[in-house]
Amino acid sequence: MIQVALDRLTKEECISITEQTYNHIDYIEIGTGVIKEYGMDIIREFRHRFPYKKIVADMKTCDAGKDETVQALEAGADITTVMGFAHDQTILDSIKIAKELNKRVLVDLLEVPVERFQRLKELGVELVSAHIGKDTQVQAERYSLERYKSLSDDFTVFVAGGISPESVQRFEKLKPDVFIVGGYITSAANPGKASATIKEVIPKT
Ligand SMILES: O=C([C@H](O)CO)[C@H](O)[C@H](O)COP(=O)(O)O
Repeated sequence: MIQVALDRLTKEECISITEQTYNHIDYIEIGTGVIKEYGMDIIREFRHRFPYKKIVADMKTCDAGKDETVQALEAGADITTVMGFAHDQTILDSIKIAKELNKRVLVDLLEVPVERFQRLKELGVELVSAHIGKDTQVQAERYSLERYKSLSDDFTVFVAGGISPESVQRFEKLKPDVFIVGGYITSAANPGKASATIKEVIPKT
C-alpha cells in the first residue's frame, strides 16, 4: 500500500496532489509542517473532502500523548503518529485513548535505538514507521536499514524516507505493509503519474 506524505505544501497544493493521486494511494498523510501551518482544521477539511481514504496525521507527538492524540483523531484522522523515543507513559496514553476512539497510533522509529524495539512491543505498539529522516537522507547510504530488518516479526511496518522507484528495493527487504512516499510524488511535475509509477514498483499486497 502507498501513503502519500504531504509535506512543505500549501493547503491548496495538498488538495490538488491528493486529487491527482487519489486512485493510486491508500493513505493520505497530512505532514507535520502542514499541520503546524494549518492546525487541526486541515485534518477536518481532508476528512470532509476525502471521506473514503484513510488519513494519517503526522503529529510526531513526543509529550502530552493523550491530548495530542485526541486532537488529531477527533479532527478526523484514522491514525496519528507518536515518536518512539517519547516517554513510555506518552506512548501508553496515546495507544489507550486511540483504542477508546477505535483508531490507531503509528510509532515513528526516527532516532530510536534498536534496544527499545522490544519495549515498544511490551507497551502495546502495533504499527511502526521505519524512517530515515529528511535531514539525514543525503547520507542515506550510511544509514543502513539493517537495524530495522526484524521489525515485521513483531509489528505492522510502514517505511519512509526518500522512497522512489530507485530506492524502493532497499525498503522492500523490511517487508512493509505501507510505503510512505513524499517528495518523489509531491515534487513531481505530474504527481498523478509519479504515484502510478511508484504503485507499479512496490510489491502487490
Ligand atoms: O515524515 C517525514 C519527514 O520527517 C518530514 O516531516 C516525511 O513525511 C517522510 O520522510 C516521507 O517524505 P519523503 O522522505 O520526502 O519521501
